[in-house]
Amino acid sequence: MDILIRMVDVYKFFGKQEALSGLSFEVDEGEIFGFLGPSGAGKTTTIKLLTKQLNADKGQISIFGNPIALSQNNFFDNIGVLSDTTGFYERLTIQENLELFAGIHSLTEVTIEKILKAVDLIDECKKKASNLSKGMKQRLMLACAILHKPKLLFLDEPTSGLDPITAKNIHEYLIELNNTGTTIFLTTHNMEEADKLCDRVAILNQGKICACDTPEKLKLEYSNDTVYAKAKNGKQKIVEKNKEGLYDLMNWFEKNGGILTIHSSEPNLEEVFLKITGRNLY
Ligand SMILES: Nc1ncnc2c1ncn2[C@@H]1O[C@H](COP(=O)(O)OP(=O)(O)OP(=O)(O)O)[C@@H](O)[C@H]1O
Repeated sequence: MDILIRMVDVYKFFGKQEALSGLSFEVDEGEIFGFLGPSGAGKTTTIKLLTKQLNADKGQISIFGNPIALSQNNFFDNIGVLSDTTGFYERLTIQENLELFAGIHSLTEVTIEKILKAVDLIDECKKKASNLSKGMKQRLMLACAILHKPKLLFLDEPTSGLDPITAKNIHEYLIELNNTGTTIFLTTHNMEEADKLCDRVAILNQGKICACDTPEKLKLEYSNDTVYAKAKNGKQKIVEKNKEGLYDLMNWFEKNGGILTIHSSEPNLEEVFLKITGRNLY
């Protein structure tokens, strides 16, 4: 498997402010890679460096196996970007916007129709972009970013502010896109989204990666593993999920009339995030 993104000891300064402080990570071809971090951690700055909107002050960045500075003219044919600065033409309709983007990438109308269905904008396609709701605009930006089936897709908060059904539709489409070969780099504040979509996640804090692994492994490593028990006499007890805790629990049940209910806490990424960064996500 090829490495599509490699960052080694990357620094980015805005004046005296150090936005990235020795950032290093890799993303393999075929992955959905989640980039998580509190506000101001450096997520958008990282996407900007990886999409040539900014240059690093120090360190190495490679995309598709080559230093980003040496990337060819077709660089933008192979990537798609969704960010809060991604543009479309407000005066054009949805259909016209997509035709314009398709023209740039020499795509056919069939592709446009497929994308419109995928982002659930087919019925609105004659509406002017300026008259769309926030959720529709977000879906139009996504459509523009994925229209040319990029090898590598950057999504900065793809479902932020969207209703759960729209978010779910977008998740399903992203999984389909990933299954057909698109590697996805995504930032999100939504831990459920990260857990559901990502093969691996990196947790960024103050411009540095603090942890990087599969959601499963991170949850196992950092979550509190506790067991909640209720005895037949109504008493309740919480113990650590380890040999001593479970032994203690068995004795406790014997003294309290036996087991009524027993369940273990579900580890989640939010807990992992708090433990690693000591900060809230927002
Ligand atoms: N153009 C800029 N000029 C000055 N400072 C900047 C600029 N862009 C980003 N920064 C600073 O760099 C740091 C990282 O910003 P960045 O936008 O990458 O964070 P983020 O993790 O994407 O945050 P959020 O989740 O709020 O979008 C912040 O302290 C921010 O104020």
